[in-house]
Amino acid sequence: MALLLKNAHIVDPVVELDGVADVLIEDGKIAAVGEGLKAEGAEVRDMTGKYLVPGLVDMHVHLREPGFEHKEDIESGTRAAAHGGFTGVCAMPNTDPVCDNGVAVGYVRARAAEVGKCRVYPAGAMSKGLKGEILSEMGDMVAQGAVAFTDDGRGVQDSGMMRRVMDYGKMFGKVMMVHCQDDGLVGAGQVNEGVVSTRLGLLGWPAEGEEIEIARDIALCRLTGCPLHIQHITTARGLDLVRAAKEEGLPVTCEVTPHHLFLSEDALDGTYNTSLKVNPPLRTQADCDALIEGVADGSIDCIVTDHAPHADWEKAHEFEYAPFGMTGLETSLALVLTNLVGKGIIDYGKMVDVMAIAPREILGLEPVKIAEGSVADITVFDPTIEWTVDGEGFESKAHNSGFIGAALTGRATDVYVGGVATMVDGKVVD
Ligand SMILES: NC(=O)N[C@@H](CC(=O)O)C(=O)O
Ligand SMILES: [Zn+2]
Ligand SMILES: [Zn+2]
Repeated sequence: MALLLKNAHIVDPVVELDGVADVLIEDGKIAAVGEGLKAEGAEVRDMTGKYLVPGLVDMHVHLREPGFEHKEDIESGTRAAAHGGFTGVCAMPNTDPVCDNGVAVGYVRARAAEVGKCRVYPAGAMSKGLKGEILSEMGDMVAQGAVAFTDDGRGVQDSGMMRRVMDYGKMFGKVMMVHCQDDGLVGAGQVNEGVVSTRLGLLGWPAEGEEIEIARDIALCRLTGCPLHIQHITTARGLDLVRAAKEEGLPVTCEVTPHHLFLSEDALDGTYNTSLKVNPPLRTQADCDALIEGVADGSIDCIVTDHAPHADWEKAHEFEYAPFGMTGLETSLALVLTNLVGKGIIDYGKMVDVMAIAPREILGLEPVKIAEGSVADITVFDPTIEWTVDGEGFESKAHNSGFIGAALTGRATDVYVGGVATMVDGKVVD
């Protein structure tokens, strides 16, 4: 049946839309966009007061299936994505078994088709078992639908290996997404190395442990010509390296998480809150400020969550023994609306760019536009809803958000994937 969404404020910079109009959806596609649309027999929904944008895509998510279903699975993770306003996520390969071959990619896609509440774009590992030693079966994975490659969770330590990854990966036209971490410098580092690590008596994870690999991988991008995407960037100097690479014309992009934008190491001081233990670690307020500027000036291409769910009992350990990672799918849009759009740092168009347009571009996905003929992947949000983050309200199995208790303004209310509702009035469709 046709679906008519009336009176939403549409924002889509690609087609220069920024105003109230109606959207007609038929057979999974947008059939018309305009004022005062009518359609005989269509289901009509009034979206007055809400914003309607191209479906949001989170290109850095850990769905944990197969192997760690006690933390999250494809069903709960994609429900969390829909609840947060996303129509698609890129799933990281650090599962058990590791997603480093075609069968594993096929499993994630099949499972997502069966139980998923959003599109799932699998990323394959760059090396077998994420060990950084032997190339993974990239061609096989591409044939099964892998959209990108990454050893996320680890940095590739050997530069020669990283060069081979890029030389080989380039042939498949996919982006290499890198988690930058030099193990020799980082070791068992727990939090950013500096005043806070000293005060808390925790081993430091120095900024240089990230920046050295960013610099190296940019150099290897220059050498090989392979597209490079820097994952979860956290430092001002790391961002300057990306800026310089872009100015040089290298195919380099980068992403940032809401927690690295809106939480600094200071949040750890005196709390030892293990939900704030993330890899790479929360950095200084000066780094946060530089990253926010990077989003505003376009040096940072996209905002991702690095949704890294863990069970309560795993995070309940002493700080050193708790795993790295925090969840993000159900707070990301609200955090961006509250802390960036709400404060006038970016406008809605830029928000759409960093959360919907750029992720699809970087992953080489079909673009989505609020225009006739486009696939109807659509996010609707109400920018006025005031709410407080409460772990009990999550669709995710996990509660390890660093933003529990935060007062936010704005929230996704309705989500459509290929014209099919996955969330209606704030409730995920069963
Ligand atoms: N970010 C994290 O702190 N943890 C991620 C791994 C990663 O993204 O590096 C995880 O898989 O839990
Ligand atoms: Zn990572
Ligand atoms: Zn990750």
